[in-house]
Amino acid sequence: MNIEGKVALVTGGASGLGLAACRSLIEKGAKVAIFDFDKANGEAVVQELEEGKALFVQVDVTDEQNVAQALETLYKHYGDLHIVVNCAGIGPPGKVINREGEPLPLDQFKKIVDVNLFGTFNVLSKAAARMAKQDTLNDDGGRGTIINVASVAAFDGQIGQPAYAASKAGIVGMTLPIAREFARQGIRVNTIAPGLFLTPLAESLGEDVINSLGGSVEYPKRLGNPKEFAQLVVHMAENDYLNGEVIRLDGAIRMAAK
Ligand SMILES: C[C@H](O)CC(=O)SCCNC(=O)CCNC(=O)[C@H](O)C(C)(C)COP(=O)(O)OP(=O)(O)OC[C@H]1O[C@@H](n2cnc3c(N)ncnc32)[C@H](O)[C@@H]1OP(=O)(O)O
Ligand SMILES: NC(=O)c1ccc[n+]([C@@H]2O[C@H](COP(=O)([O-])OP(=O)(O)OC[C@H]3O[C@@H](n4cnc5c(N)ncnc54)[C@H](O)[C@@H]3O)[C@@H](O)[C@H]2O)c1
Repeated sequence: MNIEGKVALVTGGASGLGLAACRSLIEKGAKVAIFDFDKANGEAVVQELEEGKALFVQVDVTDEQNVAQALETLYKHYGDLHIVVNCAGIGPPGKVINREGEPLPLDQFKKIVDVNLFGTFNVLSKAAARMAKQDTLNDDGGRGTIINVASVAAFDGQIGQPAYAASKAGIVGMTLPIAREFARQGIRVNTIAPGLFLTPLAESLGEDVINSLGGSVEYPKRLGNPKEFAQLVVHMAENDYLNGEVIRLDGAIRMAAK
């Protein structure tokens, strides 16, 4: 897909990886709609991006009505939607049994799965239902593309990541069946599984975790730059033959147990 002139929806676009994706998509000629919970950051970011190229809508990705209304706002503002990037996510750690011997409260587990997995499904299902009715864009019958964000924790989650790893493994697991279903509609579905990138979410893990993980990246021996994540978002949007795939973007890190 030629990104020039297309419309992209980026959840979690007010910060970190989502914001980097917005910047790169705009550089390639797209207009973006940022769906994010964080109003202050979202509004500030839109001021900073190219005028007329970015729209902020305050959205909780876990809320069905909220997402449906936000999509209506997007369609009124821009018309058809072609690229969806599901970046909204949270990651507070918590072991199954803590130091005091108490089990992780179920609500804490549910909250992470709710935002990361159910939120991704909520946005992609509603956006794709509309995309499926749009005109085709090329000879393959392509209409659009969906890019989800999992994590290397989907494959090698550390101690303290049961909920986060489960939520991201859910995203990995639903990628192929949804890509297969959307073949008829000409909507490609792919997932990026990032290693550790320097963003506010990563910073919240604390210095010890960051240093230990940074040291276990094979090459290049450093944390990822959000721009490198955005490069893959752009490639996934542009390459019409890439479909149903999960790509690790991680400097060959394989995370240890702790
Ligand atoms: C963000 C992107 O998507 C990419 C990523 O995924 S980046 C990876 C991010 N990784 C993380 O976030 C790691 C998450 N985990 C943690 O931060 C920590 O495990 C935690 C904060 C949840 C818990 O920390 P803490 O309470 O200090 O427990 P922890 O350090 O595991 O254990 C302390 C000691 O208790 C003991 N212990 C822990 N759990 C135990 C258990 N269930 N039974 C017996 N002993 C236990 C251990 O022996 C350990 O001793 P050690 O230091 O000698 O090994
Ligand atoms: N940074 C990393 O190292 C890393 C690694 C692997 C995967 N990821 C994943 O990448 C995605 C982006 O992470 P990041 O590091 O940019 O984090 P970040 O905290 O910088 O940005 C996440 C954004 O999502 C928004 N958000 C959170 N809950 C929301 C909700 N319910 N509704 C709408 N918006 C919501 C936040 O307001 C924030 O702006 C997440 O899904 C994360 O799990 C990050």
